[in-house]
Amino acid sequence: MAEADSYFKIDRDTWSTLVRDIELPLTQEQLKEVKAFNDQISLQDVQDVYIPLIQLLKKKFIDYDRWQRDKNDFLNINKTKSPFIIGISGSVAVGKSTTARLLQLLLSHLLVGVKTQLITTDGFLYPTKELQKRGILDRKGFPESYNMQALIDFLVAIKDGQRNVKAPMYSHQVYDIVPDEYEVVDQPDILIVEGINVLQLPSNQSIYVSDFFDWSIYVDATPDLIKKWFLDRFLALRNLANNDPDNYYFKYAQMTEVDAINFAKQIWQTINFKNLKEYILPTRWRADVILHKTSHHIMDQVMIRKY
Ligand SMILES: Nc1ncnc2c1ncn2[C@@H]1O[C@H](COP(=O)(O)OP(=O)(O)OP(=O)(O)O)[C@@H](O)[C@H]1O
Ligand SMILES: CC(C)(CO)[C@@H](O)C(=O)NCCC(=O)O
Repeated sequence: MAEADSYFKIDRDTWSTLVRDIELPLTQEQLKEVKAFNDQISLQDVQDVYIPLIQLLKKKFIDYDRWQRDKNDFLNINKTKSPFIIGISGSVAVGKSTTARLLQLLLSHLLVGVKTQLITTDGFLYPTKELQKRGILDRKGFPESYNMQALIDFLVAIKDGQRNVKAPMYSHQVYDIVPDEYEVVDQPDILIVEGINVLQLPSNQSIYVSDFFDWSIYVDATPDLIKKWFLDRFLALRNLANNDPDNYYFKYAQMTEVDAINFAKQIWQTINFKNLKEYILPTRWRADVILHKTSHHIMDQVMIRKY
């Protein structure tokens, strides 16, 4: 396929040998912290996949930092620093937020003195009330369900170096935007922006969200596996909701497991899989890096854009 030709395709074994030196070792304590954050994460993946990824990312970040300084010196401009922004895209439930949180954790350990923050574009979904008003409640996650102008304004403020920029927050448990709760982004060196829509083309803006990215990652896997991860997560969230009538999943906890699974399958098929096919997968070839996962979330291939 022509698009794939513009990437170096590197299998896991080869990729894992690319670590240049032990410049970035992780201590036992730090590995324990990774396990504490998600005990399903394979430490072998951290060593074989994420460490080389961070070494490559570090080169890009140092380059970016130098260019920003050289440019401002040349122009005689004394400007606050513009954060380096990493976009992470992929299907619902493919593991974007887990990848993003792991990257943030590893970057904070491995790039000493570099402040890394993370936000998800879920916070820029319209609240349920607004989706209802627009008659698009069943289109949650599709391009029209996001306030893209607000997301772009947010990214402009971040790149401008502004302090305490607020991103609205979304809760999977409430299944809605949480009123008056924000993620505050305060002049990080690196900002990770994770979401299904971050590589999509604009519907009516002249600027793309991806125009703000200095590096982008697409987390990839076959739809059958992603469906399994979606259903597993649905059941896990349902189990957590057993005694909590305010939780969105409470009503599914009241159903039999078979009924709940059938409902989740329908959501996958009519909303999330449809969105993947129509709007998310077509953005894969815009990413700088494609991380491919196989069973049990194990990474088996890394693709790096050639130019
Ligand atoms: N590397 C991993 N190892 C084990 N489990 C993982 C890994 N990555 C993700 N998971 C699991 O897969 C499920 C989906 O992951 P996650 O919530 O990160 O997906 P997402 O792409 O951010 O989804 P959404 O777009 O709905 O927010 C979760 O149950 C998570 O715990
Ligand atoms: C919030 C999004 C859009 C993305 O994370 C997704 O998790 C979602 O809620 N999709 C709508 C269908 C559903 O999974 O309930």
